Amino acid sequence: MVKIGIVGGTGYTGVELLRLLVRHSCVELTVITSRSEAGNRVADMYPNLRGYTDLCFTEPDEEALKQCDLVFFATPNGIAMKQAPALLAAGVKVIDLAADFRIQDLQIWQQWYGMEHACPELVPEAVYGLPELFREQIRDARLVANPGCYPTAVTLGFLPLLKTGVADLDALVADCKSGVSGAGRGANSAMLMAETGESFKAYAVAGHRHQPEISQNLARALGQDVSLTFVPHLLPMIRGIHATLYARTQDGVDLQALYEETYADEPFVDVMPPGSHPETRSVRGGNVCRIALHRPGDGDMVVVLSVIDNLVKGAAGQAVQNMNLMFGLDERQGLDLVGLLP
Ligand SMILES: NC(=O)C1=CN([C@@H]2O[C@H](COP(=O)(O)OP(=O)(O)OC[C@H]3O[C@@H](n4cnc5c(N)ncnc54)[C@H](OP(=O)(O)O)[C@@H]3O)[C@@H](O)[C@H]2O)C=CC1
Ligand SMILES: CC(=O)N[C@@H](CCC(=O)OP(=O)(O)O)C(=O)O
Repeated sequence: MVKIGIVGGTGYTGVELLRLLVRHSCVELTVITSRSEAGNRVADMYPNLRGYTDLCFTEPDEEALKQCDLVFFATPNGIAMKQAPALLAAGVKVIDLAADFRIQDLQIWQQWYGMEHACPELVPEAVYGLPELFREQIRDARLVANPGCYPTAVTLGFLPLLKTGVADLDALVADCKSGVSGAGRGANSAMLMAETGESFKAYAVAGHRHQPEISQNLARALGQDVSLTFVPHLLPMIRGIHATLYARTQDGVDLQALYEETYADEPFVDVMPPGSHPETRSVRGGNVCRIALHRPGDGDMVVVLSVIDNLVKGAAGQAVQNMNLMFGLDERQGLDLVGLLP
């Protein structure tokens, strides 16, 4: 059994990790931390977990976490980088759901995250946890940087198209919408129902920290830089990301066949029949990225629709997928989840 610690067990991604891991037959939940709920039973705070765990939240304690085989950090940016060095030195593997190890260029990371990196020496070793791109490296990794939610939907949506070399790399557009759980559970008046309900808006149009992450992914996959316009929007729903991706292409390539072939062996990417319109509710609660391709008016603009659940394929589910790879387990274990309709 793989002994698991979760730092940040009360947040949205933390409790999503718990939902997945309590039914995973190869893991033993060992430590679940929360500073605000220390001493309280996990199942008292989250009654959906009654009957699945008797654990209590504890204060984050390095010695207790060192008894684990793997620690997930489901914490704000800047926490994992302070604790990962000691855990790794003690032989504990680490998956960070935050962004501490996602960006390889430290200058870019520091510019977007507004802090000094606490362990820059570990950044080159960290493997970006998108199995569809880095599966073999993840298998051997001690430290995995779990991708951001928007970067997961956008990277998977663009990848096959760009790899063929038929798309214009200077004019990519990612028009993305997220549910409010993407902002986390912390109190934030902008996320109140009365602020978000019956309304819809773009945000961070001038620049969002996921832009350099997506650009890094695409550049690493293609071996050259791309020019990407990324605009996030906030939708009045709880879970889900819908990415509408635009690229200008040349004619002559069967893109549907290309996407189907690229993802044929991927357990968590579903390429829908031509002309489909994937809905976020079809992936709600599931660890899948559902993709559909369009070429409006048979013109040269390709529109790719890509949807995920931000808390599952966009966070906790992908983290469990990475854990399975790191411990030689079946990648699909604990992730046999069907989206919740309606
Ligand atoms: N929400 C989403 O859709 C996604 C989130 N992520 C990333 O995952 C991480 C977690 O996100 P989310 O679950 O939404 O966040 P939440 O704000 O919902 O939860 C944060 C958790 O971290 C704990 N925490 C906060 N500060 C500290 C600290 N200094 N030391 C230890 N624990 C701390 C909190 O508990 P307590 O304060 O009680 O200790 C809480 O359990 C973030 O980095 C986020 O950016 C990534 C992809 C998608
Ligand atoms: C709706 C909303 O606010 N979404 C968050 C991004 C989601 C997220 O969790 O960011 P990371 O993946 O980098 O951790 C935002 O735009 O800041």
